[in-house]
Amino acid sequence: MPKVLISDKMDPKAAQIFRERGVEVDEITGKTPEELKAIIGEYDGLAIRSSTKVTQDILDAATNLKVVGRAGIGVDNVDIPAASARGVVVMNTPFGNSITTAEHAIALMFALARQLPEADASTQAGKWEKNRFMGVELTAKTLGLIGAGNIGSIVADRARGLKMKVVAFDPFLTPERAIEMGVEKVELDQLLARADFITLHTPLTDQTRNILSAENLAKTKKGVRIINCARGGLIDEAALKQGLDSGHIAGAALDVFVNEPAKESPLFGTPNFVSTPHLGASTTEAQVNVAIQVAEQMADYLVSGGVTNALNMPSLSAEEAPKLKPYMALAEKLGSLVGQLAHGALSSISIEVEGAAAELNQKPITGAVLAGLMRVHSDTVNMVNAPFLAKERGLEVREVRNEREGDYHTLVRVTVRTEAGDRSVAGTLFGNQAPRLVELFGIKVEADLAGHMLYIVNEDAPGFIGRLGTTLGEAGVNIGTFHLGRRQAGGEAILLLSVDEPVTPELAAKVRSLPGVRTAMALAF
Ligand SMILES: NC(=O)C1=CN([C@@H]2O[C@H](COP(=O)(O)OP(=O)(O)OC[C@H]3O[C@@H](n4cnc5c(N)ncnc54)[C@H](O)[C@@H]3O)[C@@H](O)[C@H]2O)C=CC1
Ligand SMILES: O=C(O)CCC(=O)C(=O)O
Repeated sequence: MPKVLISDKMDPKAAQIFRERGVEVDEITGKTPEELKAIIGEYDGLAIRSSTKVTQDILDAATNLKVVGRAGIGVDNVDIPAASARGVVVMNTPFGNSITTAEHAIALMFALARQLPEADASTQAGKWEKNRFMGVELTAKTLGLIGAGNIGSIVADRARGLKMKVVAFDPFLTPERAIEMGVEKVELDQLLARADFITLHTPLTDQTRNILSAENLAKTKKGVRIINCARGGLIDEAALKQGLDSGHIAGAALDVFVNEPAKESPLFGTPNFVSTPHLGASTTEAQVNVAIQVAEQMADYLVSGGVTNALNMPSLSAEEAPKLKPYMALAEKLGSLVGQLAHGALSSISIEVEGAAAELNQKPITGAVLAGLMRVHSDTVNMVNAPFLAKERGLEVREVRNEREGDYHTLVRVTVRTEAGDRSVAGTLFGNQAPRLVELFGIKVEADLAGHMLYIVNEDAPGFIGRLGTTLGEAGVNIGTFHLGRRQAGGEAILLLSVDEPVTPELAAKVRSLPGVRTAMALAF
């Protein structure tokens, strides 16, 4: 039974779903990285929010880990390249907390417009400072939206409901989508110059880090109010403090900080500064949504191989997974076969699906071929890290889909380009389930790729099979199955033998020395 650790506070629905789906679950929150390292080796899955940092160090200790599930959107607390390299799928729940976070941004916008936190503190201190607090209306003001994705578009919708004009900067926002959202698409400088309020809704990337730098803050309108419910690091906090102190910035509200938990900050105590401790997603509704979603996604993956919302792997629905399973077994065997047989550097690989296979999601088939191919060099390769390793090695990957049936109702063909030319193998599924090799380097064969095998190319001449049988018998190696393919009688023949014992390098060399043998190699599946 797969075992999952929930390491951040999560709605109890998550644990309930894991158990209902046959996944054992432990809820252990508040561990230090060292403590987490000590226990993570036991688990197949790790369910987190934002507190747990899934670093390279943690991943190195996570010897059984298959999936990290983030109950939320941002995955900047997960080292995705390190997870990918270890073959760990990283999933998030991209929509479950969007409305809640958008509402928090709107709440902070009101808090700034009417100085609600300061007015509240003053009133409860018995001061009744009616003349101290003079707010601004939101109606007819311009809201500058930086990032117009899921959350940004909900914020825009709510702001339009408040009769604000919304201008948006997002390099990936199409003009059509801007019209649909009812926002004006602008460049960043225009937004900075025009906005009365600015709200940030981008991930933290190399392009967005410090997007509100000192230089950009200086370009804002005097009296601007700024809200950040996305990620710390989008705003230069020191420059923000200066802007507030000088009065150029009339207010700033941060839910997120460069260093979290932000137990101290030069911004704390600054007039017109409002803060919340990364509460954007903290509503009952959002936490139930993300807990259910993350548990369902992780259980699907661990129990049936379904992949949803993975950041480092193509999606594969739980419905598709059983259909694709035999194809993935076939694909992995074909990848392994070309990996074992093709010598020297490979420059490209083409994965062609034909007939019934062409109706399926091809990405997992490609991933399985690459995993089989790469596993020849490293046994830590799986479908998650194989595409990354292939890219790292400069292997060009092509996918070809051919809906017309050929000789077989379904076929997967893998062709690699080597220094010696193209090498192609193809396989089908017997009874839609059993993987069979049907073509090897242009020669028709029919073999099950399993266990220990011996691959031989020889000149098709009488007497050879007897000599081979004797050689194997003398070495105490029993032949299980025997498959022969040849271009024409008396030409080049290929033999694929399954054997009950491993073929030693010495035995392979002995077979190679038999008359007529061009090559002989041990294979393992
Ligand atoms: N405070 C909190 O508790 C929460 C914070 N978040 C944060 O909110 C962020 C946004 O979430 P979603 O809207 O769901 O993500 P999303 O992926 O739907 O939208 C992000 C948008 O940013 C845009 N973008 C990317 N690079 C940009 C750039 N250089 N300049 C301008 N725009 C750029 C993208 O095109 C995209 O439209 C997340 O990355 C997450 O970190 C999300 C949920 C809760
Ligand atoms: O889990 C949380 O409270 C934070 C949510 C968040 O930042 C996100 O989903 O990106």
